[in-house]
Amino acid sequence: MARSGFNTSGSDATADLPKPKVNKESLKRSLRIFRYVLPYRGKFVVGLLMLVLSSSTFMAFPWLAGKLISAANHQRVVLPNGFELGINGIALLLFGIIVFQGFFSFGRIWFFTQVSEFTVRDIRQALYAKFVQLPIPFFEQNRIGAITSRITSDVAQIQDTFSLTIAELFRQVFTLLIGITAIMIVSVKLSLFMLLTFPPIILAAGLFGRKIRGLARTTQQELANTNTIVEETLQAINSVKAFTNERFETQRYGTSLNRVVRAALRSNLYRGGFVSFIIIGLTGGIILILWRAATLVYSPGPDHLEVSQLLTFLLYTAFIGGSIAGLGEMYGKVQSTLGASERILEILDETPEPTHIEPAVGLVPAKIQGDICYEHVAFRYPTRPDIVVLQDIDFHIAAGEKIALVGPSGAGKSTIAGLLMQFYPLSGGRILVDGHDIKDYDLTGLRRHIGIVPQETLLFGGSIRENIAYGKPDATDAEIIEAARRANAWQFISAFPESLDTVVGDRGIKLSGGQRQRVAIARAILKNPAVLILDEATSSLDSESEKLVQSALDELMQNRTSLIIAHRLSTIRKVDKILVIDGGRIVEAGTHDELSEREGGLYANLLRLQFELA
Ligand SMILES: Nc1ncnc2c1ncn2[C@@H]1O[C@H](COP(=O)(O)OP(=O)(O)OP(=O)(O)O)[C@@H](O)[C@H]1O
Repeated sequence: MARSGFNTSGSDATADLPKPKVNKESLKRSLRIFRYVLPYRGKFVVGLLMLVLSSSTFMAFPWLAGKLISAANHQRVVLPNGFELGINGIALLLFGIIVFQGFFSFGRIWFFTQVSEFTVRDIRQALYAKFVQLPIPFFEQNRIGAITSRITSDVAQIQDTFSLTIAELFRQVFTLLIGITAIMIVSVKLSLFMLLTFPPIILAAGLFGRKIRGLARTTQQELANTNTIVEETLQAINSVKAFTNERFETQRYGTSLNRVVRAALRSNLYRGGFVSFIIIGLTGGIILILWRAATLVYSPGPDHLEVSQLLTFLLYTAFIGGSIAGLGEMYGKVQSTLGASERILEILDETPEPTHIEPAVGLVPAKIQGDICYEHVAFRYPTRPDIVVLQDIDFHIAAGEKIALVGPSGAGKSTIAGLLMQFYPLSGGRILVDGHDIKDYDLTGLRRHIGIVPQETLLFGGSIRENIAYGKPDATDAEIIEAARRANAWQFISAFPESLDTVVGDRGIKLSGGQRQRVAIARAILKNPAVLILDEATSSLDSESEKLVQSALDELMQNRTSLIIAHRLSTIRKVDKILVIDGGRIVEAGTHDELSEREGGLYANLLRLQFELA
């Protein structure tokens, strides 16, 4: 059945959820999510008990209300245990029942919400732990937005299920069964007549519901398109203005909005139709039942109905109608839940990288020397298996040596360095660290000894202290300050009124590029790795800042094996060896002096080009 409310152009977090068919297979698959409820099964059972009690007490209400009318008509009301009740007694009993029902409902909500809160916390925790352990290719194949919605809206959907849907489903089915039994006891004839009016109404409601849902989805899609325009243009507002496209974009947004309105109106046309159908069909059905009931009350004989019985019958009928409508809505919810749990389980079933495995698998070096050897390494990115990115990369760096990778953009320099961290599996060849294949090391054990200072330093949103200590979470203040000093960062940090506690803003935007880099260098100094990967910043810093960053880097590189991805050749004159990469191959190798004198060599050309540009 359609949702209540007519605003179909509002946003709906569950709109993009897949809606699998509710069948044995999908239920079996999704029910695995219930393993997260197991630790709280005690609370769940108590909640269920409360639910049974609150539903049962509620179902006694119509029966007692009928008895009240009987008593009003001077008929004797005797309880099954032989106890006779008058009007006041019945009214008191009704009150008592409602009080009990209130109490049990409270208990049901209290226990079920506890179960759902704890369960959802555990699912989120498990999802997050899985996310951070998934290999990098997973993040290249999936959009970050889609991944985060697993942990937000999909889990929220599950939360609804544990706190409300299960209880509601149970209550509706219970009400339906008890209700139908009760009306059958009151009058089989009238019950059969009433039940016959249901199928056509349910069928029509189902058809309408499906059509309306389809149209609502179209509206959601159109609305999402308008949001894309807003996001895209506001993120690139400089380009919009530079190309003087303000009017064009406004018109584009307007056109898109009109499509939303058209879709929403069409959907509401069906909603309107549905509401009138419900009014006419449902009320018509009620009139029919009332007419039939009136004839039974009127006529004497075996089918004769007392007014009190009629009241009981009508109240139970109202409950039955309510639960059928409720079950229709439930179906959609169950579908969304199945969709959400399938998507969550999909992630939980993914194979993680073997990080943080206790006991560790493979070599766990307390210290590594930093002797690195790439042997005929070949590589393709898993997301682009048909493009060969690296071929026959073969070189050796002795412990403590510094080598630079240079070459045109897209040549494969960052890829070569990234492979050392085992972000991706190799397509051929092998990489040795201290004589052992990196595949033989425990992943966490190896990565602990490698430091990276990336091209674009993105800091985390906390304080400078937290950002530096990311390299060694248990570092003391003295160690942090020492690292900051050696990274030429202490000067500017101590000038901030809040010093190390200065909050750097989302992704570190409150710091300048050069400051961010020096914080990243301090972080790497604190981590104290044996091997260092430096991805030199391409965005030029002013010469003062560059000097500070460069001397911080020199400090960082001391006594460490360093792999420098260089863009400015002026910074790598002192390295032990330069590898010139082009098209995924090493095309030249040697010292700066050797390569710069090589007639027609790529390095000599690049050097000349940069010199001329300078
Ligand atoms: N995550 C990725 N998935 C698929 N292909 C990638 C990925 N990263 C890089 N590539 C491709 O691999 C090739 C090498 O890229 P890489 O970043 O290693 O080059 P680079 O020499 O470091 O370039 P730059 O100097 O511009 O940083 C490029 O063609 C690039 O398009």
